[in-house]
Amino acid sequence: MVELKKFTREEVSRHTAEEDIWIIIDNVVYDMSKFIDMHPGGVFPILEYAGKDATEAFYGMHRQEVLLKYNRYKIGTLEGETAQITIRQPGDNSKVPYAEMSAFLGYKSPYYNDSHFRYQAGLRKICDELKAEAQECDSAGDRPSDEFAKKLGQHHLLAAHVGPGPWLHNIILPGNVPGKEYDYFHDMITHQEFARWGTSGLVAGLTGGMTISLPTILNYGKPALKEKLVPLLLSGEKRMSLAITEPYTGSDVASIRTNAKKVEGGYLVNGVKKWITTGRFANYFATAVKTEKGISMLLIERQDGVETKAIKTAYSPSAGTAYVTFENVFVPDANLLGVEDQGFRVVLSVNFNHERFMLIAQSVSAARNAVEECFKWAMQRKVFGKRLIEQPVIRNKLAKMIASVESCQTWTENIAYQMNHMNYAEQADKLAGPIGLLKYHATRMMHDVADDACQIFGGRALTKTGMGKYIEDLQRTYKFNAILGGSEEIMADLGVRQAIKKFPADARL
Ligand code: HEM
Repeated sequence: MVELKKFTREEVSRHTAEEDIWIIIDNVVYDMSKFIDMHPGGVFPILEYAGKDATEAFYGMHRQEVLLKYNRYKIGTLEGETAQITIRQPGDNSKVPYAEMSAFLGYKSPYYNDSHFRYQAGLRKICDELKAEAQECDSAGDRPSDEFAKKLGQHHLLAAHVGPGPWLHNIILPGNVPGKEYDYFHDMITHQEFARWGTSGLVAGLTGGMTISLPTILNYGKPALKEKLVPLLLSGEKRMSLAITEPYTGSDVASIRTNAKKVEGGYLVNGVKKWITTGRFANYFATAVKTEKGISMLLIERQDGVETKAIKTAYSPSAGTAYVTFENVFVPDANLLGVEDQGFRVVLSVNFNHERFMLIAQSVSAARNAVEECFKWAMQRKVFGKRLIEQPVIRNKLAKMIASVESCQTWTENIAYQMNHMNYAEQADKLAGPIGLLKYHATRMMHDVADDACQIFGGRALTKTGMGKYIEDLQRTYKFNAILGGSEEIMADLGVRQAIKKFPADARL
C-alpha cells in the first residue's frame, strides 16, 4: 500500500484558491481543485471551507459512502492525528446500538450457533459488495441483469431464498456453511441481509417471484421438468413468476377466470393475470387456470401469445411487476403441476407461511436499518446550534422505533425456532395464525417506524439520493409488505380465527 503524505494543518490552510483548494475531513486531506466545478452542492460550500476542517459540515450533508466513491481526491493525512471516524468496510457489522440483532452485537441468545454467525458474516460481505450495483439498478428501474442474477446463483443465494430444503443439501453457502445446516435462522438472515440494500423493488424482481413460485415445481413438477428447470432457475440463468392474481380477483383463487381448455397433448390457455412480480422478465409462469372441474396449475413458458406489460407501481420497475396476457397459448401435458383440477394443493405448496416469514424478516430489517440511520443522523445533525439527539422529542421517537423493532425481532426469532422444530403439517396447523399476527404486527410497526423516521429526517426523507435515501425508500415502499402475501386485515383476522379454532370449549371467565 502506498504511504500517504503527511501535512500539518498550517500547510493545508495555505491552499485556498479555487484552482488549488484543499480541505480536511477527519484526519484526511482532500484536493478539491479538479472536483470543485463538478461538486453537486456547488462551488460555494467548498470555497467556504477552503484550507479548513470541513468534517462537521461534510457529515451534515453527505453519507460516508461519498468519501469512498471520491477516494481519488485524497492526497494525504494530518501529521500526528489519527482518524476519529471509522469508515465502514464491506462486511462490517455496525457497532451502533440496536443497528444489528442483539446476538450480533455481543448479547447472549439461545438461538444462534457458529453456523449462523459465519453465514451472516459471509453474506453481509457479499451483499455489501453487490450493494452499489443493486442500488444503481433499482434507482434506474432497470431489469436486474443476467450477470447480476448469476452472481447470486453462484453464491447459491437464489436457492437460499426458497428456504431450507433438499435443493440446498449438496452445496456450500457463504461462511462455508454446508447447505444441509441451513435452517430458518439462516433463512431469516438471508431475507434480512438483502433488505439492507434498501431496494425493495429490485429484491422482489430478482428473488421474490422465484421464491414464491419455485416450490410449485419442486413439490409438484414432473421429474423431467424438475431436472431441466430447477438448475436453470437456481443458477440465475432463467426467471420465474407465480401467476395467480387477476384484475377481477386477488386472494380469492376460486374466482379466477383464466381458462385452460383440454386439447390433444395439452391445454390451450386464455386469460389475464395482474400484479405479477418478476413477470416483466420471467421466462416461466406457474399459472393458476380454470379447468373442467376445478383449478389447475400449469407451468407456462414465455412464447408467442404470452405478453407482459409493466405495471407502474410505487417501488422500482426493477420488480418487474406485470400485467400478463395469455392468448391461445399451448401448454403441453408435461407442464401440468400436480393433478388436473387439484391445483389448490399446488397453490398451497407455495407455502404462504414461508412467504410471510420472508416478508416479516424483510420488514424488521428495513425498520432496523431506519433505526440506525435515524440514530446516526440525530447524533451528527445540528439544528439551532444543538444536535438533534439533544431534543427530547427526537429521543422519544427513537425509543419508540427501537422498542417496536426489537419486539418484532424477538417474535420472529421465536417463530423461526418453531419452524425449525415442526414439520410442514405441524407448521400449517400451529403457525399460520401466529405468523399472520406477526406479519400484521411487523407491517404496522413498519408504518410507525417509517413515519417517525421521516419526521426525524425531514425533507431528506423525501429525496431519493443523499442522506435520507433509505428512509425515502422505506416510506415509499413499506406498504408492499402490508399488502403482498396477505393484507394486514386478512392476516390479523386469520390469527384470531385460528386462535378461536383452538379455543378450549370448556374455558370460561
Ligand atoms: C471530499 C469532499 C466532498 C465530496 C466528494 C462531495 C461530494 C458531494 C456529492 C456527491 C454530493 C451529492 C450528494 C447527494 O445527492 O447526496 C454533494 C452535495 C453537497 N455537498 Fe459536497 N462534497 C464534498 C465536500 C463538501 C463540503 C466540504 C461541503 C461544505 C459544506 C459540501 C457541501 C455540499 C452541499 C451543500 C451539497 C448539497 C446537499 C443537499 O442537496 O442536501 N460538500 N457533495
